[in-house]
Amino acid sequence: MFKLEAKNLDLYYGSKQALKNISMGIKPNTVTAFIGPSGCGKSTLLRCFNRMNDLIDNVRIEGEVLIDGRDIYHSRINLDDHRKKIGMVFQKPNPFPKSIFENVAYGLRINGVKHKKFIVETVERSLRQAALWDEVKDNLNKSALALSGGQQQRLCIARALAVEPSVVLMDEPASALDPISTSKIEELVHALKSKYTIVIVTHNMQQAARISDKTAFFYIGELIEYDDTSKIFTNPSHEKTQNYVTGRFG
Ligand SMILES: Nc1ncnc2c1ncn2[C@@H]1O[C@H](COP(=O)(O)OP(=O)(O)OP(=O)(O)O)[C@@H](O)[C@H]1O
Repeated sequence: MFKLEAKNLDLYYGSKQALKNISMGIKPNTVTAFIGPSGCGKSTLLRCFNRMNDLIDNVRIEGEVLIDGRDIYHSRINLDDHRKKIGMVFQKPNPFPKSIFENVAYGLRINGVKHKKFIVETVERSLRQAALWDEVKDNLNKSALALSGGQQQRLCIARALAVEPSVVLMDEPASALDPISTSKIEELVHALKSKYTIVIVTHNMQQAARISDKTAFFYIGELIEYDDTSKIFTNPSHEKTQNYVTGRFG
């Protein structure tokens, strides 16, 4: 079964159609890259998977979005429980103005977890998974805002992992980072896929080629091609994909 699936999905912002009849299935424990020129709908589709578009006025959605086989727009789901399954990491690191420890513990606390030992263990596990533990273990009470941009982004990943999601959505998570931090995030994505299903929006073709198993190429709201990453980058079926991955437009 697919972990995430879109079936004949259309999305409108007011009268403007941003997604056109998207159908795709994403298998568990894979990394999928969404690529395509600016404005083609990558972030919009990513946001459909955790119903973040619900927060935007005037959005209309037709078709289905399924997670673990359940339609998240039409079946009766508990939205809070659903969102717990889906971690999200944004382009700009957005730690809270709290300590490193409290940033990672945040999701547990709002879920009502009180068991101190469990919280301490979860914070350590999440920071280790996000490859940040060694850098911060002696300063857990320091403000998260004092970390570097790359460390802040790994902290945001740790924060997302602490509530044990099964899916992690990443919207250009490394685009604001230097090359060393970027390669740490890429290594991390690779390591995390044994436990999570990861979808990553990226403008960086080399990054998509390096870290993803599958790549989806979008163009003006349409899914043009979705296939193994090696095929998309070496022998795509569509001319538009070929032009985009070789840098001829975009
Ligand atoms: N909140 C919104 N209200 C109205 N239109 C929007 C909104 N968000 C996105 N759009 C429009 O929907 C289309 C798809 O936008 P989206 O951000 O999903 O594209 P994208 O491929 O992620 O772009 P980028 O690579 O620049 O981030 C664009 O035409 C955009 O202007």
